[in-house]
Amino acid sequence: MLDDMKRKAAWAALEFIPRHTVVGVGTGSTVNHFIDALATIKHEIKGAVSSSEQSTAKLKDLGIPVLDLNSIDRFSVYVDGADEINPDKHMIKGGGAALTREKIVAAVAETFICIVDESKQVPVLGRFPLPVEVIPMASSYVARELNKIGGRAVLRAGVTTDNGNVILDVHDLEIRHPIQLEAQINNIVGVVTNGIFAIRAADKVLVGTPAGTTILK
Ligand SMILES: O=C(CO)[C@H](O)[C@H](O)COP(=O)(O)O
Repeated sequence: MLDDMKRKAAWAALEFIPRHTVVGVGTGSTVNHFIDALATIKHEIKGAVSSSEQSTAKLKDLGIPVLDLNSIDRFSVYVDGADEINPDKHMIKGGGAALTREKIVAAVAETFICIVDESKQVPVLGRFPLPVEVIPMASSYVARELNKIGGRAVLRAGVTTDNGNVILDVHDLEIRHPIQLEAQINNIVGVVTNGIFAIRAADKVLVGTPAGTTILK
């Protein structure tokens, strides 16, 4: 059921992909459906920029050229999932540990289209533990600093990001001011990125439901 809702949101995104341009591609099970959809128009796009090794492998398997982000000044649309999204289109991302590259690719895009199943919608962010990518030698220090702001940071066991770093998942946060908290956590020395996407929120949100796909107002 959940997977079916993810698929609906992902395929609905095709309608918003301009032809003859580069497409930004996120990471995760919802995005995997989007990559399947994108493959059906692969001859009508210039290629993709990818946010993870995982998505790069799938894009290449399906014959979609993957371009170097450094070769592109700007592109139109970035499509990605989320772990949580609030009514202001602020998100928590990073459940798949790809948050840093996701934030980088999103920054170069004119439009961020978020594709989610309806279970990801929340009134207040924070039920999903907030992922924070950290330089390995700083993980204990950063965990202590995150605990000071009211969270409970737990090292994600056995995970190394595509950038060679570790992930701290911060439990028990009630994120009432996402923009401020995103900036505050990014200011801790040793943090590479945190999974709050609020300074740059989604522009359009496609929500897969049992009945079809709706667009968040
Ligand atoms: O941020 C992400 C990966 O880092 C994903 O977008 C997020 O975890 C949602 O994943 P899924 O589509 O599998 O539910």
